[in-house]
Amino acid sequence: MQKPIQVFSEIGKLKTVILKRPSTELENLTPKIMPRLLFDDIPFLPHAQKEHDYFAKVLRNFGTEVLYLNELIVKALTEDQIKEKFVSQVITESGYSKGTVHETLKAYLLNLNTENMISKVISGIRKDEIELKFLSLEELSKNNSYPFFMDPMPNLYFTRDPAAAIGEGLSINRMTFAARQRESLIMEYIIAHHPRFTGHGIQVWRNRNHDKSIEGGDELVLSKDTLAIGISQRTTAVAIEDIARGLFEDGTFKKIIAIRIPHSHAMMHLDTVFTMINHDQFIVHPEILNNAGQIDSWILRPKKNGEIAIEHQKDLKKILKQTLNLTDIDLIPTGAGDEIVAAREQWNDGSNTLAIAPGEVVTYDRNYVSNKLLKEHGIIVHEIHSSELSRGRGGPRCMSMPLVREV
Ligand SMILES: NC(=O)NCCC[C@H](N)C(=O)O
Repeated sequence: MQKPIQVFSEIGKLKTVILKRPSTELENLTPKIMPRLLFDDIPFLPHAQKEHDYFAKVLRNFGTEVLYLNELIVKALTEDQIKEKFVSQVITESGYSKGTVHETLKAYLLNLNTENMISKVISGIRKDEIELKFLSLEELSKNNSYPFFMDPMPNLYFTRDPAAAIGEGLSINRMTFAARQRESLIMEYIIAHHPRFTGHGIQVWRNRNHDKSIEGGDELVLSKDTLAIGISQRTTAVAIEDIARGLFEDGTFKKIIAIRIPHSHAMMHLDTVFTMINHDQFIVHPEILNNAGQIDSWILRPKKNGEIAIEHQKDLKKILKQTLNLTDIDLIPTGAGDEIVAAREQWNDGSNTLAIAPGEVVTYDRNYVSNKLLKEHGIIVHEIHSSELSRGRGGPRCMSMPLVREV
């Protein structure tokens, strides 16, 4: 039987992907809560949706099966008991583990059909939507000026981050910031209860019940035995060692390149500065490398006694050649290497390409300097509209969670 998850490559023909169409959660962004919700601006929803629909169309035209996150979670919650457990847990993780608010929100959500309940959970619940009775002193004395009982989840259209398919399993991620922590709960329920996944013995390499975070934008499957993982604002070295233990024990993956990138909002994940586009071609934001093409990296390999060997290396080209057994590597600089253009285009995810086949990528049209250079390097580039989607600080790779790729 075909396994529901098969990702042994970053560039193999993309067969199945999970997307999330942006929806009313974006309309619950306000200037006050925007920074906490990790947005720099408020996208215009109808245009964001048009752009996203075009992205999905490009993938479908290519032959990729596009699954939508909302539909998957609705189907995962068909049993009343599971739906109730999910609702309780998401309310708890929104800050109300018990009491009148918990019970009132629960009754409100369970009164909706599952589709509407999920839309509500994702778009957020405003305080003025709900009437509360019998509040405790603790509840009465809480900050009343805050407009939401449950925050919106505007970052959910970046399906790459809360979970990442690796081999025939996945990591279901402990997210760094509260704004995104509930997102991986949705993936946990999909994998555990959706008929496409349940009963297939899918390995969860690392689950979300940890203190130390890891996010999918940092997890790159470079080949059938090698991963690259960013040590970043969002992914800790501890989490990388954790996941390495599980993967090495299983035996499929034998090398992990941990690459330390700047800890900043602009470069929050490895895939915002470095993505693979062909067997021997990568795009890289020049700012992460020094003049000699170096960046602090550590190669993790399993030792015979179950421990992990760690080797420090710096030369990115050399590391990639060694670990991927290649004689040469084409590192294509974002923004053609120009200091200003590179910074501008990286900010709008010029390095965040989604490979749909070796040498064929989806990118944002606004990064025209990087796109031109990619074409000059022989890459087939499908440009998608990006005026609104880019305001969430993620590009085509961030907006897609591959489930199946050809090797
Ligand atoms: N892989 C990615 O780089 N994802 C982009 C996530 C953007 C989102 N606003 C965030 O800050 O988490």
